[in-house]
Amino acid sequence: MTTQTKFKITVPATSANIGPGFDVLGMAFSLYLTLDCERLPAGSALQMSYEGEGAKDVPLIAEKNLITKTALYVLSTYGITSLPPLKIHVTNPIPLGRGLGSSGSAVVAGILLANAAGELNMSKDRMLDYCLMVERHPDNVAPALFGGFVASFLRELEPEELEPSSIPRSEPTRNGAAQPPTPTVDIGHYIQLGWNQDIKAVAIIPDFEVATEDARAVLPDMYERADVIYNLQRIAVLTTALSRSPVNADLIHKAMSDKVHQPYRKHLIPGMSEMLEQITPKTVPGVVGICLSGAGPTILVLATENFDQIAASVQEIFARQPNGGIKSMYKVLDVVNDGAQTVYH
Ligand SMILES: Nc1ncnc2c1ncn2[C@@H]1O[C@H](COP(=O)(O)OP(=O)(O)O)[C@@H](O)[C@H]1O
Ligand SMILES: N[C@@H](CCOP(=O)(O)O)C(=O)O
Repeated sequence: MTTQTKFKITVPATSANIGPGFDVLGMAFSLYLTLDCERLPAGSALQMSYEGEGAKDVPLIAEKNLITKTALYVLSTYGITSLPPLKIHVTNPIPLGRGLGSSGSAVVAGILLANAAGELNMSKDRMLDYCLMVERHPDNVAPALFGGFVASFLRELEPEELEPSSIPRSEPTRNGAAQPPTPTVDIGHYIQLGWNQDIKAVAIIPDFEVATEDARAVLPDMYERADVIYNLQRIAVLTTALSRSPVNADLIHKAMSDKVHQPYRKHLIPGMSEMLEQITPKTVPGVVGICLSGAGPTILVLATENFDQIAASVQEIFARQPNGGIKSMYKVLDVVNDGAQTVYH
């Protein structure tokens, strides 16, 4: 087999949870992290450059950057101790720490990078196992890998599978060196759900970050049975309702209500409670449903029309928050069926 000199890796952004589907549901968006890669002659040093979101802060040292350290972890489990000589240019339009799956996309990109650079010939199902060693919740990485609107779960992992400090966590990495663990197979399970393409995603992205780790730390360890049932009932209805035509906005809006994560995170996102209460299919034409995107702080509105006005109604609530208000921007995105890809040329 001839080794191709250049390859491009493309990974979509994602939104996870979609209301009641905490750590279960996620969708891939028409917004892509890309890595333009070129093999360099043997003995060359890694050359990494980066443009876009996070350009000022993201480290470009192989052992520190989430993309390359994930790639190094995967390669190490194949007995390869360093990245082959490569020039990598990262273009990232996914805002960091905003609930649009930037870390999940970076982890997926790292696994595809290892696969291409090391010629590992991994299947996507196997890649999902690796993703789940790094990012323990599947709802961003599964749609980023496979595309579309996805439900997923992972096998319960044994404590010893979770502990090794050599697994790069997308959330702050612990120090120490241990034998890199090769994931056991079949950790992750997923299914692509139907999606009515009339429904677009309006992502209203405020001008501050909430680290996923911090937004998970505010959640309780135990839940009331009534709250669990509340979410289970809605998630079952929601997954089918989002595939049906014509769009039943009233049903979807009600089914996107959640009692498992959003109520505990509302103090992290000023104005969120008001948005969830006031922006409905009845008050703003075109609205289908509204929720926190991932762990926030982005607000996700599913909509069929009137996207600019919908975004403006969310932005207006952010703008009148105390202490000078919160600036925000918005993106109107499609849910895309193609997940992460490597194209060789
Ligand atoms: N393209 C990238 N390259 C390197 N690191 C990244 C990239 N995207 C995200 N990260 C890392 O992930 C962190 C954000 O992850 P997280 O708090 O889970 O937020 P998000 O909701 O955006 O996934 C960033 O602070 C950074 O450390
Ligand atoms: N289910 C997770 C999803 C986190 O998504 P992100 O895009 O904010 O990283 C959670 O809600 O914690």
